Amino acid sequence: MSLFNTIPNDLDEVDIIIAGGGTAGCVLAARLSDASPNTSILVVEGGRNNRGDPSIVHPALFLSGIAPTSTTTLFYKGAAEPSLAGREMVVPSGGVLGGGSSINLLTYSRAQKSDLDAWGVPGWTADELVPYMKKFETYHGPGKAATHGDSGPVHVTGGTFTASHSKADFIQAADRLGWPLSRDLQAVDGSACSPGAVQANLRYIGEDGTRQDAAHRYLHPRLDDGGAHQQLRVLTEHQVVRVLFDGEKRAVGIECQRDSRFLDGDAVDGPAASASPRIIMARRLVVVSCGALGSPLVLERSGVGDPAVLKRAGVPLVADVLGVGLNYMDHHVLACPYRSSLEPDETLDALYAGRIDMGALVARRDPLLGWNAADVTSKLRPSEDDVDAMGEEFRDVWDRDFKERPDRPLAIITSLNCFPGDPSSLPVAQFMSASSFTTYPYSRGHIHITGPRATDPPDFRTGFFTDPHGVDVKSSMWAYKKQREILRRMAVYRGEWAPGHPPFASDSPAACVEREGPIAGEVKNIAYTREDDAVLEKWLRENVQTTWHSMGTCKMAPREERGVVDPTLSVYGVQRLKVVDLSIPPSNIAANTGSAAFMVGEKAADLIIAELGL
Ligand SMILES: Cc1cc2nc3c(=O)[nH]c(=O)nc-3n(C[C@H](O)[C@H](O)[C@H](O)COP(=O)(O)OP(=O)(O)OC[C@H]3O[C@@H](n4cnc5c(N)ncnc54)[C@H](O)[C@@H]3O)c2cc1C
Repeated sequence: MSLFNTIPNDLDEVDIIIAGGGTAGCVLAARLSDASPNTSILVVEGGRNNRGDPSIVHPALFLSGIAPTSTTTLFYKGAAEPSLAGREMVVPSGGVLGGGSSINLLTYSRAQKSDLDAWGVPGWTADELVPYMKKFETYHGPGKAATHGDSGPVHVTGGTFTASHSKADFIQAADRLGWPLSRDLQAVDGSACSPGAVQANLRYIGEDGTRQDAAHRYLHPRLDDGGAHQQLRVLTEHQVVRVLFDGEKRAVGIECQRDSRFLDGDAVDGPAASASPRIIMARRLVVVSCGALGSPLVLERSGVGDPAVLKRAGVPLVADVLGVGLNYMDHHVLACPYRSSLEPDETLDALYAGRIDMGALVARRDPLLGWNAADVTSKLRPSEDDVDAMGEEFRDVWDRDFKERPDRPLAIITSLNCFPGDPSSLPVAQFMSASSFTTYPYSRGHIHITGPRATDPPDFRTGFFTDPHGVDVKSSMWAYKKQREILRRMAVYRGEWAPGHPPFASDSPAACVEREGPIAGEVKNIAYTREDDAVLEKWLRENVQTTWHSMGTCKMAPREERGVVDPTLSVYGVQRLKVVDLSIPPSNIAANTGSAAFMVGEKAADLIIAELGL
């Protein structure tokens, strides 16, 4: 058996260990095994097997992955942050085989060309990376064939269902604001996105309506292929505690233990579950691929990191690498609900509120299951007047970082045909929402260990809204105002769902309204007063959320610039150890981050195949 949740007694040593079977980890394992079927590769994943799990396979059930009770998700809890009105942010991350690709919201989106060029890393420019973006996908959308893949394992389609009327409605409303429909905002070819545009959403959904996660598309087919990949094995439900080094600081193995989520469960293929740690040796390479919130913790528990952090945590130092756990980045998101005149079969509200029998949908393979409720996405820039209105400091940043890079948007706004949260206390109704995130936050956070054990709670701060010039909060204010203007121009708009919006004064033009019909005639933009802006900023600090796009905590950069890995993804100060996941981007990208994770997996595979001569 090549996939197991109990360590076989004879599994003591392999050639390559991949710690973490998430998005990049699954891609890497599959490609290395293709290149060298006789090389023994072990993936050690903390979460359970995802194979055939209905809540993963059927895109429409995506909300179950982020419900607080989810067992397929890791919830990284942050400290109380003054910039967020004292809130303790909880950032969900993939915690199952396939990682984020198994639980994410399936929106297809790619970095802008200038984002990747800005990484400034030899071998990692956009032109050098586009081949890896093409390699993982079979693209069924419109646009430029030259920059999209046609034979990769991950199918990118429009899904099996679209709420056509509201989709057209959103596109028309954005057009009235000067943001036209683009055929392909994801071309990574440097085309200007000035003033911005919207696009019919494409998704990581196959033509059969199933989720295209990294485990189902890369790992499972190889584990099932009758022996051609016999040396590829996957251990689930086991957490990697640390990497082990020999006297020359060569990574020679790992210590792992049963993930605490599964200690009470029954082992399906071996003796009873045990919490005792086990050591598995690696002859050639250890790769850490535990995601941007998991990988720095593994490195630090292994003795690689800032000596002060390790000392506080009681971990002996192996290599002094100051950047581990720093440079935490995410996008800052708001998801705002609106009342609508949508019909029950145009949203996922009835499904989430339990008014539709999910079992019946699955039994009849209903096309609704192949939908993520997000039909339109966008990449949007402010006008010069908007930039001026945001003040001098924003203008300086705009002129420095955006003006000469016309492919850089300030925000991504996506339509969502459902209520973006817990439906239990809602009236029976159909909601329309807009999810808006800002693309290049300047704030940075960190994540570090506080003790040597995998169960010690991390010291985690998102850093949201802490940039010195307040540019991030101004960008989010702009995004709030713009998503609202788009929704106000839609024919299905029936006002705001006030509990999900800032509490503007009731006599303000910005106050939330409830309407019987759409706004007639030409719609004027809301004129926000200073008081409204103060209310909005306070509300943002109280409500801004994670976009689940964690990145940057083991950045690929020179060591003296707080880099953790070099351009071959090798960790500084030690040997035979690499990091392969979204910990490594040094700066942010204007996209949902899934495609970057697949790309990093593909690129890393080529680097490792060449380096080890596989
Ligand atoms: C809820 C959600 C919604 C999202 N929506 C979208 C979207 O619509 N579109 C998009 O493009 N992107 C989206 N993303 C982002 C995207 O999925 C992630 O950026 C991407 O999956 C990250 O890939 P990764 O390989 O870096 O890490 P992951 O895929 O998170 O993989 C890390 C793996 O390591 C495992 N792990 C962690 N610690 C340990 C340990 N100590 N030992 C063993 N295993 C460990 C985890 O269980 C996980 O499987 C979303 C993410 C989330 C969480």
